[in-house]
Order: sequence, then structure tokens, then C-alpha cells
Amino acid sequence: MTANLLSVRDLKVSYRVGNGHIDAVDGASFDVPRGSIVGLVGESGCGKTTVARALTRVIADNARITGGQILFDGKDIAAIPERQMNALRWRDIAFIPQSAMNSLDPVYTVEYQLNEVLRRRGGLSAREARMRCESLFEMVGIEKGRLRDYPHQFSGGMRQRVAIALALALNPKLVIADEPVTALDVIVQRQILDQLRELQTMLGISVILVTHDISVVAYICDRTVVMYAGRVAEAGPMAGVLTRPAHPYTMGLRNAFPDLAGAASGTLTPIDGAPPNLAEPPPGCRFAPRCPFSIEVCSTESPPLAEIVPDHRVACHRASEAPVLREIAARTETWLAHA
Ligand SMILES: Nc1ncnc2c1ncn2[C@@H]1O[C@H](COP(=O)(O)OP(=O)(O)OP(=O)(O)O)[C@@H](O)[C@H]1O
Repeated sequence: MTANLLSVRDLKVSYRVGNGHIDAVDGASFDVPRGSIVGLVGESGCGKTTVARALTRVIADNARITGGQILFDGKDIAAIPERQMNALRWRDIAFIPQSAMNSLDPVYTVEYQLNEVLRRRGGLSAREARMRCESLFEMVGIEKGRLRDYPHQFSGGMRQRVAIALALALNPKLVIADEPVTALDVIVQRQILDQLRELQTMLGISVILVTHDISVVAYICDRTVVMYAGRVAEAGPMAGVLTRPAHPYTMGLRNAFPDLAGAASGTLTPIDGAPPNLAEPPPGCRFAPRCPFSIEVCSTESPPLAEIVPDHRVACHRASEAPVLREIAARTETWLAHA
């Protein structure tokens, strides 16, 4: 048994648009060790959802996996027939889509919706399914008496718990949660994240948590994969990446969000500009046009994702200067002067 439940290698996903295409994921590589929570983080449009969906192969009609491997438990699930992939969904890999809490069917009770998964996908008998529904509700901290309620009778946080129960229904090894706490207030966010961590530890599963909010990663994740414009900018253990970021994009993200352990100043500085249009990405490093530290090579050559210390990888031409750049990046004027 390998230490990694999932290893993504050079994954490429394209969307067909008009006569052209958008390479939304352009060679992403990262690992998900067994029993860990991995945060996939980056601004909107960086390709996080596309990666998450590609892992389950539930992708948009105009999307196609054009390259790479998705090694799940040692098997390349990018290459297996759809029938085999379908058998893995829910049972081995469960996906909680963005705004899952609003995607529960308003017409049916939550018990009915849980039963659909348990009986149809899991083959449980009516009695087994009833017992499983009750234990799932207990696991996510909702009274079993509420199983017969309809989604609109639950608060946002409770609906997110139901979505988690649904994902855990068939004991998957990997749960992929896309922005699970984004629409919730901070207190409820914490409760849901605490719950997720508790369940992950209790069940020994792995979780990929997709978020634009680096403080969510700091709160709950063991590891982090920072994505920028369809590529991995930086990846490694959460503490290493967030306390000693080596990619200017990670340094910038860290300045842009509150509540980070070690974020001294308390002033929030957004990164000026926006990620590039992926239909026409800039040559070289895709972050170069927004980077206060870019030098000539950055706009001509794409930096490889290289290991700077064991288990910590960075795609930056200036990664060896990271300690100095970090100090400069911590100053607000660095980013303002560049704007
Ligand atoms: N169905 C689609 N057709 C064409 N382009 C798409 C489609 N879905 C996403 N894209 C494009 O692919 C890129 C990556 O989008 P994706 O949703 O994966 O990013 P993200 O980081 O998850 O952002 P968000 O948090 O806003 O969902 C974006 O440029 C987006 O516009």
C-alpha cells in the first residue's frame, strides 16, 4: 500500500469554447497522502473546481481530460472505462459540489435523498438504509428525528452537514469538498470545519478541500496545493507552505486574508490585477505580470515545479531567494508599488 491515496501527475483538462479551447488545468501534479486533509487553494478561475471534477470524471460536456494520470490507490482512474469509474463514485470517491447545501432536492425529504444513495448505489436493504441514515445523522451532529424534514427546514450550516452525511453514506476513502463553507458565516464555518476534521480523523479518510480562502487552509488542512492559472504554484505541508511560502503568489495570498497564524501586521493587502485569460495565457510564469519580483526570465520561461526542501515544491525562478523575498513581500508597499 502506497503512502499516497491519490497522486495526480501532469493533469491537463481543456474546455472547448467556440472554435478554440481553454486549457483550464495545464499540467497539475500533487499528492494526497492517506488520512490527510489537502487544501486546493487559489483565486477564482485558477482551475480548482476543474481539477476536483476531473478527479471524479464528472466534468462539463465541453471539457476533456487531455493528459496526465490520476493514480487512485495505485490505479490510473483517468484511463479506466466509464463503467468502472462509475462504480468508484460514492463508494470510493465522494464529491460535495460547490453550494451543495443548495443543491439538495427541495421536493424530497433528506432521508429520501440519503436512501437513494444507500439503496441504489450501495445496495442496502430498506432496514439497513434506515439504520445507516440514523447513524449518518448522528455522525454529523443532527438529531435523527429530522431525517423526515425537507431541505428548506434546515439552516445553511445544517444543510451543509446533510451534504457531508450524503458524501459519507457509502464509506468512501476520499471526499472532495468544493468550497464547503464559503456561503456560511464565520462561526458556522468553524463548526463545519471542526466537524469535517473530526469525521476525517474518526473514519481515517482523506479529504481534498477546495477553497479560495487561505485562512480555511490554515485552519484545517495538513497539506496545501496552491494553484495559479491552471498550474500548481506551490505544494507541501500546510505549515511549511504558509509560514515559509516560497512562491510570491502564496506570499501575496497570505497577505490578502485575515486570521492567519503568523500574519503579523493585521493589514490586508490584496494582490492587484486578476489571473490571466486562460484562452491566451502569458508566456513564461503565468504570475509574472502581477509579481513584484519578476525578472526577465519570468516572462519567457515557465518555471518547473521543483522541490526546494524535502516535500515542499515551488514553481518559481527565484525560489532560492525566498527568505529575502518573504521579508519584502510582508510589506504592504511592495504590492502597492507594483500596482
Ligand atoms: N464549462 C466551461 N466552459 C468553458 N470554460 C470553463 C468552463 N468551466 C470553467 N471554465 C473556465 O476554466 C477556468 C477554471 O475554472 P474553475 O471553475 O475550475 O476555476 P476555480 O478556481 O474553481 O474558480 P471558482 O472558484 O470560481 O469556481 C476558468 O477560466 C473558467 O472560466
